[in-house]
Amino acid sequence: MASVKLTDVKKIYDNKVTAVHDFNLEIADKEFVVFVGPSGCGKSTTLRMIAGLEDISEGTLEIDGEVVNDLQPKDRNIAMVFQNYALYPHMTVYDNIAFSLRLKKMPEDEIYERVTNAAQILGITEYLTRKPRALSGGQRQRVAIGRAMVRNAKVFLMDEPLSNLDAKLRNQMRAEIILLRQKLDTTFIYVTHDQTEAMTLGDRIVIMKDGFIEQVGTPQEVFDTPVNLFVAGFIGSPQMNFLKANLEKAAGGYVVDILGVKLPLNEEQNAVLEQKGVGSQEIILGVRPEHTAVLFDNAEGAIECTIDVNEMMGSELHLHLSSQNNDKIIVRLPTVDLTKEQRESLTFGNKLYITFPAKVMHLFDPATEKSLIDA
Ligand SMILES: Nc1ncnc2c1ncn2[C@@H]1O[C@H](COP(=O)(O)OP(=O)(O)OP(=O)(O)O)[C@@H](O)[C@H]1O
Repeated sequence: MASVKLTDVKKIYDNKVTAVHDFNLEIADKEFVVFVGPSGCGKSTTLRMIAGLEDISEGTLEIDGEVVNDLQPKDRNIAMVFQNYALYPHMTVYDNIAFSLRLKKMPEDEIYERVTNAAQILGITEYLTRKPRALSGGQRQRVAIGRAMVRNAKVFLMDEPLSNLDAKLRNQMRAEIILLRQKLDTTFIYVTHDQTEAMTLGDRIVIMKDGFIEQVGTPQEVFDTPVNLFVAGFIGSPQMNFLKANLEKAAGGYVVDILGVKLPLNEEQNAVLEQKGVGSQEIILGVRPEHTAVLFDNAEGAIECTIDVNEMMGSELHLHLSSQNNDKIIVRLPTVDLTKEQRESLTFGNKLYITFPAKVMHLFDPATEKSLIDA
């Protein structure tokens, strides 16, 4: 059990690369926080600084209120699970899990207690006498987690622990980590480049890019109110659609104009824009594929599109459309809602109309890439 606080933490590597800029974050006791972002954004570096495997160039790291910048990894009471689980090949699973406890000269009966307890939680009891080579990837990863678990650390760090597993196993292990988290009363910091993993595991998500934090929030917050184009595009799959549009300030309130189609904003949006003093301007309109309504006929408020690709996903269709000014739009459409005739009409080159209610529209300033409403 521990809180973790990073204040103005910076990492400058020897070659003068600033991998992490002024990282500020407070992680509460027992919170599960996920660092997510594309390759090279600095998430592993941040985790490794918390673990003590990298020096902190500037700023302070506190664990439970104590500054630990200069403490050795072993003195930080932290456990870490890596992507490559690095088990000792010549040792049994039991001995692998027991290894760090034996180094600490813990009595064998207590080691037995901890190892068998961890094995039971992880469902690997029957493999305790095997060597790692006789295990599947998922089983090996469980052993690696077991090895970290028995140390009863205050903070549990995980760096892409599932990325070596195939898709099915990854989904299964993801669910197991959620269960594990419920059983262990520990603070978790988890690194991944996979937004689905971040969304499903995290109490809060820290979205990073180029060494900077772009947004911190609960999965729902970052999904509902992304503060900029990067977060909007990064969270959600298929990714949010972006359309060139104009914001017009009229007497009755703000209106979004896409190719002459006028879509009014709601009261709440109007109030925020008004309060921020936003005038008429060009915008990038963001709408998620699942929030885009499809009309089979033209109607008021409908934007004409042409079908490029129709991907059948089973329970839903992903339609790739082009607007008249050639913005690309993806629409997710549940197949149960469609008649046979409608389904058959969704082919290459045919026209389709889309529209969206105010509440699903995200407005971004093309110059700053920031949300006009949520930033
Ligand atoms: N030992 C090092 N020396 C110099 N530069 C480094 C070192 N380790 C990482 N970097 C650089 O720091 C930046 C952040 O790297 P980091 O590994 O933290 O990113 P990441 O988000 O974890 O990426 P990935 O998902 O690819 O692991 C990158 O530009 C990387 O090239």
